Amino acid sequence: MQNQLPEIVKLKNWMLVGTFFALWISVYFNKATEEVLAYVLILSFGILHGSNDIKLIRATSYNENAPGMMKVLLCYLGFIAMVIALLKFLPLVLIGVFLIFSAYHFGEQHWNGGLSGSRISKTTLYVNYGLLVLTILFHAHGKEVENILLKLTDFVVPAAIWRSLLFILLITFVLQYILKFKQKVSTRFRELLILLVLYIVFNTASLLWSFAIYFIIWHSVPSLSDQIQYLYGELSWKNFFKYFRTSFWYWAAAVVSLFGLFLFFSKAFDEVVPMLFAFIIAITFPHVLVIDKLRRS
Ligand SMILES: CC1=C(/C=C/C(C)=C/C=C/C(C)=C/C=O)C(C)(C)CCC1
Repeated sequence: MQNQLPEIVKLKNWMLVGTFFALWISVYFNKATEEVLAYVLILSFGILHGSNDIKLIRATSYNENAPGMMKVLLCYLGFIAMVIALLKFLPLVLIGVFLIFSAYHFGEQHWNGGLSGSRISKTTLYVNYGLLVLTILFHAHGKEVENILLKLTDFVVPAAIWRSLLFILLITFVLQYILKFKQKVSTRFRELLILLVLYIVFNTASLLWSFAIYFIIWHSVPSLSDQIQYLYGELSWKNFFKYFRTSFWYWAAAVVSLFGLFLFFSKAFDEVVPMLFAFIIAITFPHVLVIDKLRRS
C-alpha cells in the first residue's frame, strides 16, 4: 500500500491545497517566474494527460473492432490538420465551438460521474460550468484575452463582453445546479466555494499561470488519475510509471512538434502565447472526443 496514490476524494483536498500553494506562488513571485512554471506544467502534465489518446482509442473499441495503430494515427493527424485549416478559414466559428467543447470537457471531468440526472441536463450543466470557469478567467484578464483572440482570429472580441456573460452564466449555473440536481448542502457549498477560490486565484495570478493552475490541478491531474484506473485498474505509482512509459513517445512527439511550430510560425505569430493556444486548440478536439467515449464505455 505504500506506493498507493491518494484516492479520488483525497485528491480533491490535495487539489485545493495545490491551488492555495499556486496562489502563494503568484503573490510571492513575479510574472516571468509564473510564466516559466506555467510552460513547464502545461508541457509536462498538461500534454501528458492527452498523450495516451491513441492507445485509449484502441482500448475503448471492442477487441475484434480495434482499428490498427497506423489507421488511428493517420485519422488522428488528419483530424488535427482539419482543425488547423478551420482555424485559418473560419476562426471565430472554430474558437466558439472550441470553447463549448472545452467547457463540456472541463465540466465532465469536474463532476466526474457524480451527478444523477438525464443525459441532456448533465451535458448542459457540464457546458455551463466549464463556460463559467473560462469566463471567470477571461473576465480577470480581458485585455490579454482580447489580444490573443485578435492574433488567432483577426477579430476584436471586446473584453467588455465577459462581464455580462459571467453574470448570465453564474445565474444559470446556480439555478440549474440547485433546482435540477439533488446534492447535500455541504457539497453545494463546497462547489460554490471552489468557484470563489478560482475567482480569487484568477484575479491574482497572470493569465498563463491562472490557466495552468486550472488546467493542471483541476483538470489534467484528475484526468490522469481516471485514465490510469481505466487502463490498469488501480491508481498507484507503479501504474503511473506504466502510463508514462506507454505515452512517453507520443508526449515527446507532441512537445517536439510544438517547438517545431514555434520555430516555423514565429514570424506569423510574433508572440509565443497565441501559438501555444493554437497548438492546444488543435490537439484538444480529438482528446475531448476520446475521453468522452472512454467515460461512456
Ligand atoms: C485560456 C485562453 C483560451 C482558452 C483555452 C482553452 C479553453 C483551453 C482548453 C483546453 C482543454 C480543454 C484541454 C483538454 O485537455 C483562448 C480562448 C484560446 C485564448 C485566450 C486564453
